Amino acid sequence: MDDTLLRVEGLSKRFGGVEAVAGVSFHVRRGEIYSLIGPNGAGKTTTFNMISSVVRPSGGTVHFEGRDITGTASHRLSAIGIGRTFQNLAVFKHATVVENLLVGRHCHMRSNVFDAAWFFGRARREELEHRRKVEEIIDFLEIEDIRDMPVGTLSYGMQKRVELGRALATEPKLLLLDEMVSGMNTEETEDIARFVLDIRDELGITVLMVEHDMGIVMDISDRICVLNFGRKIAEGTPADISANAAVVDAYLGGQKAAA
Ligand SMILES: Nc1ncnc2c1ncn2[C@@H]1O[C@H](COP(=O)(O)OP(=O)(O)OP(=O)(O)O)[C@@H](O)[C@H]1O
Repeated sequence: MDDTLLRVEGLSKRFGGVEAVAGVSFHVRRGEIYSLIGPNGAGKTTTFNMISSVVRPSGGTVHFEGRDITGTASHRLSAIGIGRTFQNLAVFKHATVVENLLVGRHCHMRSNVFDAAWFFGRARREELEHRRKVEEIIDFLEIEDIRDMPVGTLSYGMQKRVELGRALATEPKLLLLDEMVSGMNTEETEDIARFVLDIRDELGITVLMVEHDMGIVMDISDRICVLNFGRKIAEGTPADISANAAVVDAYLGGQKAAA
């Protein structure tokens, strides 16, 4: 059986004269933690945004579970099993943790106030089910003690954890994590690394992440894809990638340019 969950084929994006992504192909297998890395401006975020339909590709395709999902409206993605977090926090700061997680359940809600179901109790049963799911996530992410706090009053690391919870509340098959640990301290980063491993191992969710933090990438990825100037320059296990001369060159080249 084909164990490919996500297949990206020849994905390209031009912004005016800038070739941000130029014919990138890779696939993510079910149950993998797959990372996309590369120096600043390599095209990671643009690739991620094309997969999650935030940016329309200039060329190429994205297949999920064998179906062509290129250009699918981004609000439809959670319904087909793709959840994501954003580089800049995307939480409702005045709402509580529980309320933020319930928002993640929205794609699974069938009843609304105009439904006859309101009069026959289906909506009530549904709501109980959504709350049960949210409680599972609160338990899983160990955020019981902050459940009723407005998210804006929490530390940055905790707000990111709530955002992760909201993505999990959509019950994704594939979770896209965009620079989850940037701006986090060492302890918060280690917590996230542990959660990502548990998300894969206990919840069975496949993970694709864009990440700058080499520590977490090398520690938890099964495979890594390296982009430079919009092109894939290497792919392999953490051991392969750290021994790859082209990758070392790409990173050192970036550091020389910044110096
Ligand atoms: N909306 C846009 N308009 C014009 N150029 C853009 C746009 N978005 C990205 N680019 C350019 O495309 C290239 C790739 O950018 P992208 O943000 O995908 O890289 P990245 O690898 O995610 O970088 P970083 O690590 O700094 O986040 C860069 O040269 C960037 O300036």
